[in-house]
Amino acid sequence: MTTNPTLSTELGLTPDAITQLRNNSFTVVDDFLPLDLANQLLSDADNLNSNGHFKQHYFQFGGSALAKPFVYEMDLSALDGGIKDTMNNTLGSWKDMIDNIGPAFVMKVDYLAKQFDDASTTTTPSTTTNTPALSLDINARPAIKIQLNTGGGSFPWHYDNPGPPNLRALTCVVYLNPTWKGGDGGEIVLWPFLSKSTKVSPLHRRAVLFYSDRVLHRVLPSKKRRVCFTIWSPGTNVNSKRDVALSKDVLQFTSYDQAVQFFSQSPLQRVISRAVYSEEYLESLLECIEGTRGGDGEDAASASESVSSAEKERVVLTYGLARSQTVQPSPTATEESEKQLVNTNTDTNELPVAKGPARRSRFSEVKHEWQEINESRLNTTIELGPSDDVVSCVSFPSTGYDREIEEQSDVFEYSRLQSSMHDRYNLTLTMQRQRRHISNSKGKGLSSSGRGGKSTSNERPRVSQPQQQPPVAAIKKSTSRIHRSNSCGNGRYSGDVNMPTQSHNRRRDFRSPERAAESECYVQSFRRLSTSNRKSPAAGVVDANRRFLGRFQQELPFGSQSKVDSSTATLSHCRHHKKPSSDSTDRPPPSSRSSHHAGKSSRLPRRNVYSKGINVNNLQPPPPRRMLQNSHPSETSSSSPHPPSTPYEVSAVVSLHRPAQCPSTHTRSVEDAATSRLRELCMDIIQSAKEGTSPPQRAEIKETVVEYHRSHNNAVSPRDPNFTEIPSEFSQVLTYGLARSQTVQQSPTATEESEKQLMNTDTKQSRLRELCMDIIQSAREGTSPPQRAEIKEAVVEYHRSRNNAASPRDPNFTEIPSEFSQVLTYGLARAQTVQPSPTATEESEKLTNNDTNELPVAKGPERRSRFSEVKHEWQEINESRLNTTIELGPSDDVVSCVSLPSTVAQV
Ligand SMILES: O=C(O)CCC(=O)C(=O)O
Ligand SMILES: [Fe+2]
Repeated sequence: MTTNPTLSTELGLTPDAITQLRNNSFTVVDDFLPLDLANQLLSDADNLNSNGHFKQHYFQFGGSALAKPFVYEMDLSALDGGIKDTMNNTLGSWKDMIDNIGPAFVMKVDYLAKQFDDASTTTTPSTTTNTPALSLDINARPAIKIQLNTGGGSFPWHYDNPGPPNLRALTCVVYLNPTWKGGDGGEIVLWPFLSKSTKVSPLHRRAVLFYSDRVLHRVLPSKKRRVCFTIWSPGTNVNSKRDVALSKDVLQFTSYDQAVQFFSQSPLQRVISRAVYSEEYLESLLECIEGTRGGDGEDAASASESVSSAEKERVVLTYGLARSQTVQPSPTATEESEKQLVNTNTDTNELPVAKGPARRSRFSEVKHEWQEINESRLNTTIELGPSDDVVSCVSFPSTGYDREIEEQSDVFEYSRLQSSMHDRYNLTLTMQRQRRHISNSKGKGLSSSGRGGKSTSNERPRVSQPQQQPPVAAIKKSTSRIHRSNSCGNGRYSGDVNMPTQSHNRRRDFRSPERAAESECYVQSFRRLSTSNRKSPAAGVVDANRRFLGRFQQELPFGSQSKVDSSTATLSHCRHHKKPSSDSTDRPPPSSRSSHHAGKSSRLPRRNVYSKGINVNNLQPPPPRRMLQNSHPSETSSSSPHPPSTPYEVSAVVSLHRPAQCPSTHTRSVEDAATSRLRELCMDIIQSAKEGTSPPQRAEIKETVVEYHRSHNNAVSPRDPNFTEIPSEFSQVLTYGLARSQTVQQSPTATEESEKQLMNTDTKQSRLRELCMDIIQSAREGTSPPQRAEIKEAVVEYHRSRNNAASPRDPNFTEIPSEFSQVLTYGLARAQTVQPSPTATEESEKLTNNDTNELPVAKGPERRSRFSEVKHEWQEINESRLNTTIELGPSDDVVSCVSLPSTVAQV
């Protein structure tokens, strides 16, 4: 039996709060802090701010860190013992927070959570909780940050724990705003997945607690100064494989409700949330980076922090690129391919492949050329963004966004997780949302009205929709529904929780004439993206999706698509975001076809069916999740100010099918050694991903590919007319492997300290220093980073200038000074993932050429040849570094869309 920890300060945590936390994934606790302590903390925070201890808040987006205008923070966990001691006077009551209250909070939550567990094991199943146990690490210190929003700042939608290696399990935000009143903004909005969002005002002494890895949330722009602090408690079991790998084994739903039930409780929702809530993410992101001018906070007069249109366009573009990202086959999804790989791997040793030094030297010879080939490939694939699904919680899954589909099928938004081995099979999870107004006339689409449901005044005939409505414009126009979906009532929080936002100044702004030009710029960005999406590897998937979307539209009986040689298990459910009601006129009647479909589904041939399910179209939606049920007795009242429904529906489709071209038997039994080697490597990649071990190194992968090309007509360059592509069954796995072995680097903000150090270095290091400054600068400004070759070259030069020891095997070899190495590694990663756009390259080229360095750098062929000489050795140095960081896995704070940005664990 655990004993109740004695606290120096009595926190307003009750067993009820923990029960709510466990049942709903979040809870709101008023009077969390005693009044005198809260007031003291606030005045001490003001003092720390006056003494310049708050820093600009950055968040990770794509390859760079973006400032959150008007938001500043002080990371108390970053204070080590020494600094903390010297700051004792300045810290005031925050010292008690760090040393006592924070750790005691963790103990108390842990204690209450265990009590809850004990109680639920002895109660009836109906009272058991849905959300998994909170297993906090009571031996680790929680991370604590004070946040100051000077007015105008907001946070975009995010999860506090976006994926490995983040350890946050529980977030507790405590507000210190004694004068907050309705209309001041700055509410935190929690959005339990696929459920209704809940808006909570930042009232003085109030705490909001939620699971860090499964509660999507944002902060609305604050019109006033707003102060809060957050305690992030680490867990012992966060980001377990079960919580980050969305595999087909997981996707075994037999109904839409089951899928919703699953995702609402699982951190795996992170894998798909950015797609499901795509427009809300983008809207909140733009709102955040722009800051809300016109807020009457202390920074309101300064326009200097607002971002340029170019910056915004870059965000939109990066965001859009992420939408076109291809999700690489997951280890589990490749089981089938793996079997095939095994089956055909009959002659690995026929042509022995050079190993070790022999192979290495051969590799060196062709490496430069390979690099070119590969980099041109990478431009195609990495720009679109490699990803894996073991950690795809941090990246953005394929959405195959396609205007044509949007127009033809009225699918307003959908996303897809696709695991495919090109010609093997596709496993597709589609979360769809539709305009509710779309299909009142043709009976198309998934909307209820199309199936005989009553038309509502929201509905518009599809034909009357303007052609080619730009997606972004559409986003702008539809944003208010984010807030219209708030549902829970007023109850205990005296109207400050879940107040509906009917209109919003900024949203009106979006439609104002002065914003028109700006909007047009986003629209253009999206158009470009839309075009590139069609050219992207996702395009094939789009076709597949179109096929089964088409099937829905035509309401073909389930399974009848066998004529396209596919077996599909489908779950679909039209869902209204409204309260269940006995009046079913707005809802289609339960379809008898549903059970018919179920029958058909279960009779599907077993061979190709990995995910069985039933078509449950038109089944009655489940009641919405009830938030804070006990606390909001009034929320169901008919006088609720919330609109009766939101104008869209959500449906989920899980499908596994074999494309028509899939070969049913393996015809190849003998293959050449180079192909076998590719096969082996693919197996290694799959295996390492499965086991979570180090993937084969990039060099190894590249080398094997080069070998393959050499052995096929000796055509290594794609310019060679005899050049043949890598067989498709390997190329995805290889790209996946390359991506996995890619490093995740330190963010520029993390290098502030290093930046200072960089200023005081000797002349031998001056080139490195300059380069580091460039890297930091480019990341800050979102411009093209220095090129990889440039960075590598500078490093090699450094080693050569130090004892002429460029190889780590040389006894005189000295490590790069640590103040550079992190920044350089970051730069390498950034240069790799964020490929310079053609124009950006030209620009950088000019800059490089104008560069009058202290140490003149060889240019063009001369530099290339020098580079080639030392490249191999550098590669080894670099790759040993990469190995260290890769294991941590990529992650980001908000929208790591394209690249694999910072993983600095916050706890
Ligand atoms: O300011 C708030 O209410 C929450 C801030 C937040 O979401 C975060 O720091 O991650
Ligand atoms: Fe957060």
